[in-house]
Amino acid sequence: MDDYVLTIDSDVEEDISVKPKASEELNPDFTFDLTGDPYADLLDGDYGQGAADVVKSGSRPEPLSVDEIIARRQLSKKRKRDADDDEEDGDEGEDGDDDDLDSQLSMSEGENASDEEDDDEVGSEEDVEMDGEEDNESVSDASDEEEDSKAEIARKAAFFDDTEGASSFTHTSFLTMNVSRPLLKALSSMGFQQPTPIQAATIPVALLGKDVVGNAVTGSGKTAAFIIPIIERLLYRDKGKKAAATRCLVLTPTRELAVQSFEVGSKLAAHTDIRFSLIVGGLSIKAQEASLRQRPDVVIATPGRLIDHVRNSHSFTLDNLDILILDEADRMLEDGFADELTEIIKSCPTSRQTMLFSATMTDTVDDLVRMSLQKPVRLFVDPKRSVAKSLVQEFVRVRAGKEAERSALLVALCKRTFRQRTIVFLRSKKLAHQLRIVFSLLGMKCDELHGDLSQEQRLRALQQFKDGTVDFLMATDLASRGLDIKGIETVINYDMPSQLAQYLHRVGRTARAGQKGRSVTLVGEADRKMLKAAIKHGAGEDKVRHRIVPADAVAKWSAKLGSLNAEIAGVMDDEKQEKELRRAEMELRKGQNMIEHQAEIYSRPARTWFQTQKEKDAAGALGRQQYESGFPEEPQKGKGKKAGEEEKDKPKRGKYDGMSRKAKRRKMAMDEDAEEGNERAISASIRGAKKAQRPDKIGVPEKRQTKPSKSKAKVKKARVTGGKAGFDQELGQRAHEGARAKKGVATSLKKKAPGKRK
Ligand SMILES: Nc1ncnc2c1ncn2[C@@H]1O[C@H](COP(=O)(O)OP(=O)(O)OP(=O)(O)O)[C@@H](O)[C@H]1O
Repeated sequence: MDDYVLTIDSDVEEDISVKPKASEELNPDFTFDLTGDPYADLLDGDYGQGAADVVKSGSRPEPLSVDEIIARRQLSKKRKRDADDDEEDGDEGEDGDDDDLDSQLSMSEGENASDEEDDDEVGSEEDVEMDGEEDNESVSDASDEEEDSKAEIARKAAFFDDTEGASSFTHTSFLTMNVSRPLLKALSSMGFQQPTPIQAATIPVALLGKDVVGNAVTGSGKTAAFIIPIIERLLYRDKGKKAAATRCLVLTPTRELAVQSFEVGSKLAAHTDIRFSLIVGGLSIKAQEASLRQRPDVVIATPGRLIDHVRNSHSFTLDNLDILILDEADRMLEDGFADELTEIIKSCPTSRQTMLFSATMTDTVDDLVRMSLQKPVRLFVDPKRSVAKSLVQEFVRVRAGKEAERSALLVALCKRTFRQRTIVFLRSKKLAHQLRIVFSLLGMKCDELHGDLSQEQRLRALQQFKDGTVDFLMATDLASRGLDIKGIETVINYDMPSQLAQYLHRVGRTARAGQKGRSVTLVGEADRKMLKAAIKHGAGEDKVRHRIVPADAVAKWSAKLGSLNAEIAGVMDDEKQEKELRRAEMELRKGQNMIEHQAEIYSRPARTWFQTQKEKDAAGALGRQQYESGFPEEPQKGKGKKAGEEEKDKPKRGKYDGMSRKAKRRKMAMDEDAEEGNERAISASIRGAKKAQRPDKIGVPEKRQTKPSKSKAKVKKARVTGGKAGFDQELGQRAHEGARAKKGVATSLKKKAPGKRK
């Protein structure tokens, strides 16, 4: 084993509790507390909709509680025993028809036998050492560590604007960063005394209106890094009913992450009149439509639901967008989101400011071209693809032929050492659910978080874990990105992810903002390459451990789990029946509704869908597959399809579907005119009319100075009194026909007006 891998015995309990402690890596004065729990009001929060019914109901069976089912089963068993005292009670746990469960839980009696040599072998140095022959294999595939070729370096130099970054890294206070008083007040009440490095780097550049590609380790404050400049720029927008418009859009890959960003945004904007709206699947469409009609300044959304509103909420438009943010941008740029992203970008003005962030952000030009960035500034404040400096990574070896012991290993770890505030990542929803049942049967307080749950269940699980009602959360990669849950002590990877990025995001749920944290990964024989990559990207030699779980403990829990198989199958059977019952009830309710409200239902305008359910599922599956097993090499579009097939598969939509009557009439008239050869002139005049109605673009805040020079003071006065956005005022007129006024004036007045983005 490499020298730096310290072997520890699982019996040795280390102090892993998360205590605020001075840290050299990040601001030692960090306070984790966001003055209250961002999720505390998830289930009855406002989300900008101003309606109580934000949680969508009726579309899925009512939430089922595994604990209730287990309790019910235990009660009925007890009753049976009491009533029938003389009957044999040993009929549970020995059933032979649990093959499926055995394989799902990787357990079977035959493989549970304890191996006396386990302690020595698992702890021996050879175990974690990499075989030389594997060194040349494609770890780089997973770790993305390939050296740039000269050509790529040249392309990057041409693509990025590298002149801005360095100077902005020097800020050590929000006060020096041109941030207004209402924001400073919010920052101070949130306990943010100093900017983190990514905030120090991003805020000044973003305030110039420049496009940004940002990268910093997990838990380093990227959310505030993009929300602070959004708010600051919005403070300079035109006010009044006519000027109300949605000017900023933040896209995230998961609903939970959107909720979290919404909470952070609302807190940071607490002392301003800037309004946020949360637009995610699983919450009430009607409440969201009502919210969007108010033209919130900032929309935080997941792509699918946003497109639904762009198409079907007639008063909502992205025409006035000034800033587009992609959080977890590398994930959003993957194939699973490709079509949705393209559709959204098509609806945004070309001259918007675009900012992309992720802890595993790529600066590969090819990946970024789709976003039509304009000379983006590259702000990579940490070494590419690294873990937080305060993270201790542990690895537990799963020896060849002992794969069946994974579940027992997990239970042993959680029973003996990591007893609270532990999130366990699993590859599949089914396994997450089964292990949640196992933990509950063993009396461990546990919940689950994955895509098979209703939104209500997902939010509740998160809340329960956050407030410590449960000690363990069984999660899929749905929870691996972005979630900021205070005080997570341990992340356990039941299996090693196949992508380094995925690993970094999972383990990044702990050790956030300079706090201590630990990851424990079960490593099988097939995971050696990833293990090597994970160690290589670790925080240092002293931060990697090899944990040994004593063989007798594993054997004990293997036996116990084996004896629970029948019980687990019983719980799952009960759940299935419950689900079917509820589904039948729901169908009945739906039918009754149809009969009662038929006329009203049919009179509603039909919603149009961007993708059919089948296409959505296919894109989801593709995204998952890509996320789990790396990037396929085929081009994105029309994968595996013959020419013409792609067109054929597109959803069939009527030409005028989803339009209001007025818009429909206008379009029909236009079509008629177009036939007469007038199309160009007409569309130009419509564009002109629309443009005239648009509110002004938000400006770029000027640098505040203690004593402004006379000439600058004049400019400032003109800007304020003119009632126009600063940029437009200074430029005198719109920079370019067809595109909204160009951002970044403060630094690029001499620049030519930009051409349209693709
Ligand atoms: N300037 C600051 N001072 C103190 N705490 C901060 C500061 N900025 C952010 N934090 C805290 O740091 C934590 C992590 O922030 P955030 O969730 O934005 O990280 P992130 O970089 O987006 O992580 P990930 O890559 O996992 O999405 C949050 O709890 C936040 O409250």
